[in-house]
Amino acid sequence: MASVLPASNSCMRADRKAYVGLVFPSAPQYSPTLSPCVRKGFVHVKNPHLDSMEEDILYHLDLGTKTHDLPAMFGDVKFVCVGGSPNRMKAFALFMHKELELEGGGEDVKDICAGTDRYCMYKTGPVLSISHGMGIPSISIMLHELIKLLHHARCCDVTIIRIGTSGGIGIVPGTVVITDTAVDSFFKPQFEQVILDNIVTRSTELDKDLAEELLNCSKEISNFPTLIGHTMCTYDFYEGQGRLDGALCSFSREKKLDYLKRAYRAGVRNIEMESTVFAAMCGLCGLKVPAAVVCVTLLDRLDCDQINLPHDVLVEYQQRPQLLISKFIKQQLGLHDQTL
Ligand SMILES: O=P(O)(O)O[C@H]1O[C@H](CO)[C@@H](O)[C@H]1O
Ligand SMILES: O=c1cc[nH]c(=O)[nH]1
Repeated sequence: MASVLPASNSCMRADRKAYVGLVFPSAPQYSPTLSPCVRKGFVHVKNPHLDSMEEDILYHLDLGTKTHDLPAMFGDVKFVCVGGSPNRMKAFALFMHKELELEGGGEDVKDICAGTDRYCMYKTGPVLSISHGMGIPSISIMLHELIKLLHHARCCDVTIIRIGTSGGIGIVPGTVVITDTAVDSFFKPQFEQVILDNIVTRSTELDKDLAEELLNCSKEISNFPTLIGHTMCTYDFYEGQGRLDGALCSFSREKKLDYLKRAYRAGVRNIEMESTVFAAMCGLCGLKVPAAVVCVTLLDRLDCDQINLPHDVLVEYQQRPQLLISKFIKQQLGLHDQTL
């Protein structure tokens, strides 16, 4: 297994108030006297081969251990927020820049992965904002490289949150769903990864305490419908989510509604396309940190399949998870909230 903890990195969790006063160190603070329990917050990787590699090129992020000083660039990261769309993740970074009252203007918020057009990445103080594209393969590649990045950078006590959009089941559009468990298309709390020619089944439980904390946070925002429920993750937006409006469809409206109602009875409140692998990798792949999935619903799938919201409503809905997470981050950092 790759070595986990450099003896000399310090964790900020016990010292989150250090961010009050808006001092964002660009590199980790080193202290050789950490207790073992503090050390457990470092980001681990579970790959024995990494130790023997002279260099690790994070190809899709356009970063590498020889070409970049990863601890200096990312060592102070405490929150990683991921979402499908590059524009949304840039908007979130600009929003956090403003909310954290960081120095400089929006033009200082630059895409760290500009050398590749696969993903975008922005860093605002202790918050990293990264796009992951659509679907399990796309987010999975990004997460492999992100987890290695956090490991190489010796980050500790990192919270990772997916902020996305989804289709709701039996709930009012615009509702924010905080996932307790991600489930597959059979409503099972598992993610099946094909490794060589084996299927490896991984758990998709998410951090219940973090979910509760986020729900409590949402209660402080007025007119902000939020609930905790299961999220179903599919391999496709159309047939895979029981839509009648794709290029292909081989089932009836009755079959569709029967499936979605069974999902509802199994506790599913929304459907998206990344949560199972996100939960499995964050839980398993050494990210010994809380992870959450927070997605706004754009429609009620019991009513319709097409997303026909006016542009301004769509934009406002997409901002809801961002608003909640910004509030949560500011609370964690001990900063006063002036947005609401
Ligand atoms: O809003 P994002 O994060 O893109 O996620 C959701 O939106 C996409 C489909 O439109 C899928 O990737 C789904 O998971
Ligand atoms: O219905 C929806 C809406 C957004 N994202 C999805 O995956 N499904």
